[in-house]
Amino acid sequence: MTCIDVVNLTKEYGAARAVDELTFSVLPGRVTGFLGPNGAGKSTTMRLVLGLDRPTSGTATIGGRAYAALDDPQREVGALLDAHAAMGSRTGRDHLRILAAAGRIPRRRVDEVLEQTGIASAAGRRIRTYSLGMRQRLGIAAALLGDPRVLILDEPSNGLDPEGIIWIRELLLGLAREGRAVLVSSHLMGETASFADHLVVLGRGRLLADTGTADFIESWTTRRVRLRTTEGERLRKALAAKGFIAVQGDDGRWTVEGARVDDIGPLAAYEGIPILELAGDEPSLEQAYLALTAGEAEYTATQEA
Ligand SMILES: Nc1ncnc2c1ncn2[C@@H]1O[C@H](COP(=O)(O)OP(=O)(O)OP(=O)(O)O)[C@@H](O)[C@H]1O
Repeated sequence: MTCIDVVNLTKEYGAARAVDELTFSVLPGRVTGFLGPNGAGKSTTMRLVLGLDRPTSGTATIGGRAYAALDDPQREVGALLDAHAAMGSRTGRDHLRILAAAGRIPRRRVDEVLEQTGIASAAGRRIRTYSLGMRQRLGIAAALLGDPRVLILDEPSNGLDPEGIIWIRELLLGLAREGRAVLVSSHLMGETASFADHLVVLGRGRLLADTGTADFIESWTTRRVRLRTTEGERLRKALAAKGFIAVQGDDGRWTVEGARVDDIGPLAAYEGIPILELAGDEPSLEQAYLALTAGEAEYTATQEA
């Protein structure tokens, strides 16, 4: 089983530390979401793993070896870094054929990945006529060409339409089910929550979190229940006796922080208090992410004086 292992990885550009003593692993069989504000160091880390840049210190390895030491890199790791990297004057099929030839990959793989990424019908067109979404698909096709055990994808949903976004989600989940290690950076939290079982979160080059997605959301958000009742004061007292604070809003609804509907429904039934409406707010990855990264963004809007 092949993992990506990043150990004490540091990259300095002049006096600036883009990546700062970073340690984490990307395990096979799951999709790891790679998150962090602009400039947090995600792309730099991916470039270091792929041997496109040298670390100032520390190591980044794939299956225990540096990228440069891999026997057959295209078959061991596939990457999408920049969807505009392909030459526009070539056709999609020629672009993939050249990559296949360079990696000693059988030609039939070209047609397989064109089908898999849904661009077979555009394979004979020059890349410069492709939409951003089609370029993304071509970049993903290139990453899949060598049928690699490890995939590193920098913002693969970028430019995809809603259908494309559903497609990439299914693709990523399928790749993980096949036992591959998949690292995916994204700024789309709703999307990331739908495919990532695990998260690595960076802020200013440092590791802020390395945890399961569900645990991450649980740790960085508070649950909340909203309800309507005809006997607010009685319910407030009954909840207070259980340690919950219920606050009534202007619209007459009550909000109970830190509670689940399961805490409140049975209690109200036991007390014989009529409940007209009872709904739990499901905390989102976006809420958790914003709570963790507040103050970590390289560029945040500042209030004008
Ligand atoms: N070649 C370079 N020379 C100098 N500084 C660089 C270079 N590449 C990246 N940086 C700096 O390193 C830091 C991390 O950048 P990086 O692109 O890795 O962040 P990121 O998390 O991928 O951001 P984004 O979400 O915007 O893509 C930034 O401050 C960036 O300006």
